[in-house]
Amino acid sequence: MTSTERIAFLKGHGTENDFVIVPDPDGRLDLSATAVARICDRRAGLGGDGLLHVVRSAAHPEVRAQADEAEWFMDYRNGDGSIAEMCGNGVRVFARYLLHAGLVEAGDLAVATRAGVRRVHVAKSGDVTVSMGRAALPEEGVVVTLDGRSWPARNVNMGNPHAVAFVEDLAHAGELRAVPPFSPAAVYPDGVNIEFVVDRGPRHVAMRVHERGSGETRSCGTGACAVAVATARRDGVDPARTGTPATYTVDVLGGSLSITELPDGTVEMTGPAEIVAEGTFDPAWLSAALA
Ligand SMILES: N[C@@H](CCC[C@H](N)C(=O)O)C(=O)O
Repeated sequence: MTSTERIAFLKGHGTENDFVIVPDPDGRLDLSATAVARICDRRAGLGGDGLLHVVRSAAHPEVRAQADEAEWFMDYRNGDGSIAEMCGNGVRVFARYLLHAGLVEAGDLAVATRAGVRRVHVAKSGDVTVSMGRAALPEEGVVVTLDGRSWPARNVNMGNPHAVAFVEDLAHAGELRAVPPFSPAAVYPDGVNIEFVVDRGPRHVAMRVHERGSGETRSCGTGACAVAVATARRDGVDPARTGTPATYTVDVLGGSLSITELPDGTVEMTGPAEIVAEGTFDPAWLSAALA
């Protein structure tokens, strides 16, 4: 880009997990980790837990193979600029953006992600539903330690890594933005998202999350899916064995998500997705951020 070119952005959120959306259909922008961190900075930038770079799959080397199935690629970045495989709240907001921009029709669509193609149902208004794929539950014993307390945790992979710890009180999750909880590097060489979970009622839990690359956020969609599946197994519920879908409500600080595990093992997530603003970057500021 030149230092006079106007580049558009939008701001959106899903259960208060907030994102800067940067449409770049032809993949012209070179979004380094530093540039993303500057854009997501809540004081000196636009501010966001992460960034949704909107690129045509055919224009991005990482997902060209998905282009026949999914026209659009959600190139997701964490707030610190690191790359993640998948973002559950992000993919709902991404679909809401595509509809808002007239790039897709309401109904069913496919979105390319680093974790594979995700199928999304987006209506003109209201909640968005995503088929999040299958959860993998490796058997490694994981322990989460914080402020002198430790909890055994369940290792769940939803395309990205999670450690789900059942705690006595969500306050035990402490000041997560300040002190990242310990996680064993041997199990999670690329870092991990950590969910702290308490029971709220039958098939109803609440969580707080410390996200890899973003700190504590008010919601995490892949995290809510990991929590629902880990809670189901703890409860002795496995739809693959009973043939009956299991739905859990997962409360997050920014709202509530409905998660259903189907007998074929796939996990569906339903929740809100909103676009709240749109504008353009100051060309000189963006040019400096990208430099
Ligand atoms: N907030 C997201 C997850 C974003 C990626 C995560 N921080 C990671 O590094 O894996 C969600 O809604 O799933």
